[in-house]
Amino acid sequence: MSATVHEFSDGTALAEGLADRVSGALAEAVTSRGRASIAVSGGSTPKAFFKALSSRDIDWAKVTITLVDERFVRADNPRSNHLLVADNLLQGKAKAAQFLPLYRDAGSAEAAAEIVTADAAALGHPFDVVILGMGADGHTASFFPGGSRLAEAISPETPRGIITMEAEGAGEPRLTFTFASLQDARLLVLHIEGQGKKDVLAAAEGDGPETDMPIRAVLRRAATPVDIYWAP
Ligand SMILES: O=C1O[C@H](COP(=O)(O)O)[C@@H](O)[C@H](O)[C@H]1O
Repeated sequence: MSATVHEFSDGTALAEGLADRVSGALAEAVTSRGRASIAVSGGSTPKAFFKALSSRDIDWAKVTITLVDERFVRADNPRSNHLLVADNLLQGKAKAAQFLPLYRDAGSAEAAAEIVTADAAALGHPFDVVILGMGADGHTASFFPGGSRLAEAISPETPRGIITMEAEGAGEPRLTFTFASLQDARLLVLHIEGQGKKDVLAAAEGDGPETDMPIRAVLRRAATPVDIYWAP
């Protein structure tokens, strides 16, 4: 396991520090390759970071933002990660960015996954930046313990792209990028806050199957060393 931990005094300081790091990585990608890509997580943690990032002065028109994972719900559903990003990140200077949604009105989550896999391939790979979160159960992206396609999602044999996932703790069916799509990002961040999640991370760093705490797949096998951003 190879990870660097960045600790901050509070969530505001973390949001600013992470926004500096991520905007630097995106600006560098635009300079080197003419475009940049970032996949972000949903949930309750990233809101302040999204707001801080949206104010950074970079060439947002050359940046594509997508989601690490999404619920199979329309973008006007309060539980939609797309809605969270629209309200908090695709604002201010970042309004000029392109957004690649995972949800599609395609009749089924499987059909949507197929369409988005094709669309995401056009972004090229690896992602310039991936921001992961982690749930109290040790899930990351939609790699849920007990998930219907967990083994497939975290297998190094499963190609890049989007697959569907259903799990007891997940609510709606999910769409998630596979482990292969996320693990070699040029900048790979795990953003967690609170003592509870620090304790979950400590447990994940211990022995045990990846299927019990799927964040272990990232901590143990990601090609890019993980930068862990934490605040109390
Ligand atoms: O279900 C999800 O939860 C995790 C963590 O969310 P949080 O509310 O505990 O911050 C998130 O990383 C993932 O993208 C989301 O779909």
